[in-house]
Amino acid sequence: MLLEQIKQPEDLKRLSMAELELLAEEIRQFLIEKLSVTGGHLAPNLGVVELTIALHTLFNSPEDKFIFDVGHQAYVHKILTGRMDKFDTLRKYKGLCGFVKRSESVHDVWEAGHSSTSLSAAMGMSIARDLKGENYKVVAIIGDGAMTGGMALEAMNHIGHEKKNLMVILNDNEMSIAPNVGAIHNYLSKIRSDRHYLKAKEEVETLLKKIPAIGETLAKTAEKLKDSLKYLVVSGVWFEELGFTYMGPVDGHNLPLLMDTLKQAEKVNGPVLVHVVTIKGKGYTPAEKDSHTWHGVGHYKIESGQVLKAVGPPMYTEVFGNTLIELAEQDPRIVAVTPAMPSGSGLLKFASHFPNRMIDVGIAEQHGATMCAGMASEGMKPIFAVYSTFLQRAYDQVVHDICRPNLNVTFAIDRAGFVGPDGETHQGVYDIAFLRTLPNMVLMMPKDEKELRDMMKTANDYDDGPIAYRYPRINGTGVKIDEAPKSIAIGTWEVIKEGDRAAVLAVGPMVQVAEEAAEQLSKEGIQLRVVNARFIKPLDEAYLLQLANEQIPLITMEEGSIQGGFGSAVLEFFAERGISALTIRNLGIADYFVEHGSVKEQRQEVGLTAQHLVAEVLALTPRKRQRA
Ligand SMILES: Cc1ncc(C[n+]2csc(CCOP(=O)(O)OP(=O)(O)O)c2C)c(N)n1
Ligand SMILES: CC(=O)[C@@H](O)[C@H](O)COP(=O)(O)O
Ligand SMILES: [Mg+2]
Repeated sequence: MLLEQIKQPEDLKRLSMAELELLAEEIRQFLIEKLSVTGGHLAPNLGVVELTIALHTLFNSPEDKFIFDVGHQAYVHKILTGRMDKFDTLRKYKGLCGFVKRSESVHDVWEAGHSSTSLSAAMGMSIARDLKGENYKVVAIIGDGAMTGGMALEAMNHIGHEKKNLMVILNDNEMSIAPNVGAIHNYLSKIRSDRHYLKAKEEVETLLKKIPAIGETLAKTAEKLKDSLKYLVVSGVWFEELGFTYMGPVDGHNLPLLMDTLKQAEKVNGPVLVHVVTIKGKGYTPAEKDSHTWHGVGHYKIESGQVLKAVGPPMYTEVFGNTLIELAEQDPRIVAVTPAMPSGSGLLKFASHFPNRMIDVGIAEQHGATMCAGMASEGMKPIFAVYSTFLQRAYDQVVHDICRPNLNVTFAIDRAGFVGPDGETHQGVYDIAFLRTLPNMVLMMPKDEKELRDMMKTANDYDDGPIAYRYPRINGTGVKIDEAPKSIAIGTWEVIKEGDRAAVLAVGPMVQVAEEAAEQLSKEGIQLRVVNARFIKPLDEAYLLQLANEQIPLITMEEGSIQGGFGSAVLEFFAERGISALTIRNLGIADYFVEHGSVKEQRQEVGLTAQHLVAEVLALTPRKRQRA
C-alpha cells in the first residue's frame, strides 16, 4: 500500500504520477472504510482527494500555508500529514478533530468550522509574510458554498485591490450542503458549462503556439484577443474584474492537468483564483448520487450505502419542522428562512408544502436575519431557522435591525447546547448570553418536544417584537405530542416537583437531568424542588421573589456558558433588589471551549449530570442524609 509509505507530505514528492493516482484511490477506500464506523463529512472529503494530493506534492506545507475554508474537507490533508493512524478516533472524545486543529499538527495553520473565513485569513497571512520580508505561498481552499458567504466577498474586494501574491482554489462541486443557491452559483455554472468558450480559448492558444517567435506587438495583440474572447464569450469574468487572475475551470479529479494548472498558477504575480471543478462524494456511488445526505453522515453500511439512523423519539428538529407546517397552514404570514441548512433545520418537508415560503439564502446569516426584519416590517411572520452557533454570524443584525426597531422576527434556534462530534466551533452555548442582554428580546427553551410545540404557538401568537425558542441536537423525550399546541403565558416558569431542601432552576434538557437527581435524592429523604425555567427572558420575577422569601438554596442549571448566561441573570435579579442572603450556585459551562465528543461526554466533562447536581445539593445543604 502506497498510503502506508506516506508519513509526511515530502514522501509524496518521490512518487510518479501513476503512483499519485493510485494513492488517490487508496485514500478514497480508506475514507469510505473508516468513516463507515466513525461517521463524518464523507462527501466533501471524497471530492478533494486529488486536489489535496496535488497541493501537498507541489507546495511545501507548513512553510507554505494551506487554509481550508470551513475545514470539514481536511481529512485528506490530515492523512497526508501523518495522522492516518488516528482516524479510528475521528470526532471522538479526545480523538482526532473533524476540522483543522493547530494543536494537532504544524500543517494545520488555520482553524475554522464556520464558513467563509479562509480568504480573510489568507489576506492577513499574506500581509504578515510581506511585512516580514518572507516569500512563502499562501493558498486558500474555499468551496462554492463558502464563496457565497459575505465575509468571502469582503475579502475578495480587499484582495483584488491590494494585489497581494496569494492563491485561491475555488473547489466548485455545485453543492453547499444542499444544492448551492444564488447568483454566484449560477455564474459559476455558466463558466463551468461554457464549452464553446473553453474550446475557442484552446483554439486561440493552439494558434498562438503555432506562430513561431512572434513579435512583441503581435503577442500582446494575441493576448488581448484571447482576453477579449474571454470577455466576449463569458460575460465579464467576474473574478478578473475584481483583480484576480482567473484560471480554469479545471477538472479537479484529473491529477496531471490539475498539477499543471497549479504550477502555472504559482507563477502568476498577484492574486490568482484557480477554479477547480469536482464531484462531491467522488468515488462512492451513494455519496455521488446524494451528496446532500452524504455531506455529513453517521455510521453506514458500505455495500448498501444504508446510513444507520439513531433510534428513539423524533429529534427536536423534526418536531419543529412538522409543527411549523401546522402553524403555517393557519397563518399565511409565516415564511421560513434558512442560511444554507434546509435539511439540518428540518425544513425540507415544509418546503414541499410551501415552496414559496421557505427561502434558502445560502451561507448568508447576516443577510438572512435582516431580510427577515424587512419581511416583518411589512407584516409577515418570518421564522429565522438557524443553528445557535451560526446565529453568532448575524449578531449585529439581531441587535441593530431586529431588536432595536422591535420587529416581529421569530428565531428558531436549533443545535442549542452541546452538539457532540462537531465540537468547539459548533457548540450552541453562547446564545443565552448574547440574546438575553438585548432589549425587546423574549427567549425560551422547552423541557421537551411537547413544550417546543407550545412555544412555537406562543411565538406565533406574540406580535410584540422579536421572540426566540432554542432546542437541542438530541432526540425528544418521547412525550405524547398529539394535542394541538397551546400558548404559554410569557415569563412564567413551571414547578415540576415540589421540595424544600433546595430548588433547581433548570433550562431545557437540564429539567430531565434535575428530575433524575431529585429521584435519587428523594430515596434518601431529601426533597429537591425542580423548576422548569422555560423563560430565560423575561425571568419569572414573581416566582424568584417567592423563592427569596422562602430562603431556599437555589441552583441554576443550563447547558450554556455560565458567564452571562441564565444563572447570571438570576444573580443580577437578586443583586439589583438588594437580596443578598441567599445561597445560589450556577451550574453550566465554565470559561473555556468544550471540544468534540458525545453530548454525554461533554456534559460529564463540565459537570452537567444528575450526579453532579446531587453532590451540589448535598454540599449546599449539609444536613445529614436520612435513610428513607
Ligand atoms: C457560517 C456558517 N454557516 C453555515 C455552515 C454550515 N456548513 C458547513 S459546510 C457548508 C457547505 C459548504 O459548502 P462548500 O463551501 O461548497 O463546501 P463543500 O462541502 O461543497 O465541499 C455549510 C453550509 C458553516 N459551517 N458556517
Ligand atoms: C461542517 C458544518 O458546519 C456542517 O456540516 C455541520 O457539521 C452540520 O451539523 P449537523 O450535523 O448538526 O447538521
Ligand atoms: Mg461545494
